[in-house]
Amino acid sequence: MPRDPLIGIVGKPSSGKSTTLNSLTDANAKMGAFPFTTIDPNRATGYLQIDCACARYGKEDLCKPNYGWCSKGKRHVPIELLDVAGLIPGASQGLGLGNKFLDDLRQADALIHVVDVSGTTDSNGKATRGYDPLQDIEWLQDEIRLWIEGNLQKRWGTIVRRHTATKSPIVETLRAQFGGYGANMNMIAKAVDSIPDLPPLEEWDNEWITKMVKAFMKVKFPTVLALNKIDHPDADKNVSKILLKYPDTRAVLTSAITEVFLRKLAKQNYIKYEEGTEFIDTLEDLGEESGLKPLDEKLMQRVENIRDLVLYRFGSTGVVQVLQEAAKVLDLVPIFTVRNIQTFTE
Ligand SMILES: Nc1nc2c(ncn2[C@@H]2O[C@H](COP(=O)(O)OP(=O)(O)OP(=O)(O)O)[C@@H](O)[C@H]2O)c(=O)[nH]1
Repeated sequence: MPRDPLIGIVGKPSSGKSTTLNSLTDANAKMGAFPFTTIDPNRATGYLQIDCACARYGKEDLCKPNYGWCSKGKRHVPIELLDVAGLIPGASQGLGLGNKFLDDLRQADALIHVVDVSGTTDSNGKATRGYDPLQDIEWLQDEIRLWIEGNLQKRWGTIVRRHTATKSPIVETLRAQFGGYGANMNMIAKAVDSIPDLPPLEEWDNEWITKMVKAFMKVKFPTVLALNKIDHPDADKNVSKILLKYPDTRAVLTSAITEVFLRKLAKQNYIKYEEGTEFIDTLEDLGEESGLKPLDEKLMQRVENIRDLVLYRFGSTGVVQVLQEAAKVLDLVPIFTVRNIQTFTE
């Protein structure tokens, strides 16, 4: 049986990986049982929001999922997330935590690359001002590529000799090399097919190897950018730059810290907040019968700022959407099983 999909959260130190992970995993008490029993410290279960089949049939009352939960026709499906820490420029050469992060990465089926668009942290995560986050997108992809390329080049002579001796198809030879990254035959075939005019493997020079690794990365590690810290005043210009340079990249604007804060306020019963939306309601909006606690002036001001600077401007904090975008690249198809399609039970 194929294993459950795993989404890796990557990015330089202090870009907001842990905050993003927390904002996605702090599920409320409504959640049901979920399938991941042992979870190591950098793993957590996030909840992917999808439209539930119950709403199509007006059967919201009957909807009692075994995993996650359903609220007003929105199903929250558990999905495993992995915080891949320790990635800095030069990691593929052993800097920082070195190859440890790359080993973690192997298990991931898609990546969320958290980019700090406030420009207040340099490439090593140290506080600065006016840093250009465009660089972060490039070096992160480069580190992954250099790691895979390095592993290939170390054995290239042997790989070519064996390939020639066994007269294997390219896909077969590469499977032996890329299998360790959790890639299957289909993925490798897809990567090979995507390169036009690919010569026989024994003729590949470094340039062809790079092309192959890049094609493989696209298939094995499809990446969504979380352009994080959009609440910061310098974020706008950096976001525009990134979207202009990478128009085809999947990118979502996020403010992970805002999501964490809103979920906390909701849990403490100060606000009603529908995750993934722009709507927050306070006691002032809903009245005494809502049972909400009153906000003091300072908290009220913070909530107003969040409304103005994040929710109304961007439509949401973006974290729910970033997970949806990552799930999209995995081509997952939700199946809603019922025992009986007349009564919709079980
Ligand atoms: N303004 C703002 N700050 C944020 C946001 N998300 C995270 N931060 C802050 O950025 C800093 C780093 O966040 P972390 O989540 O610890 O970053 P990380 O990428 O996990 O860092 P490492 O553990 O060092 O790899 C913290 O001070 C957060 O409060 C955001 O959306 N907006």
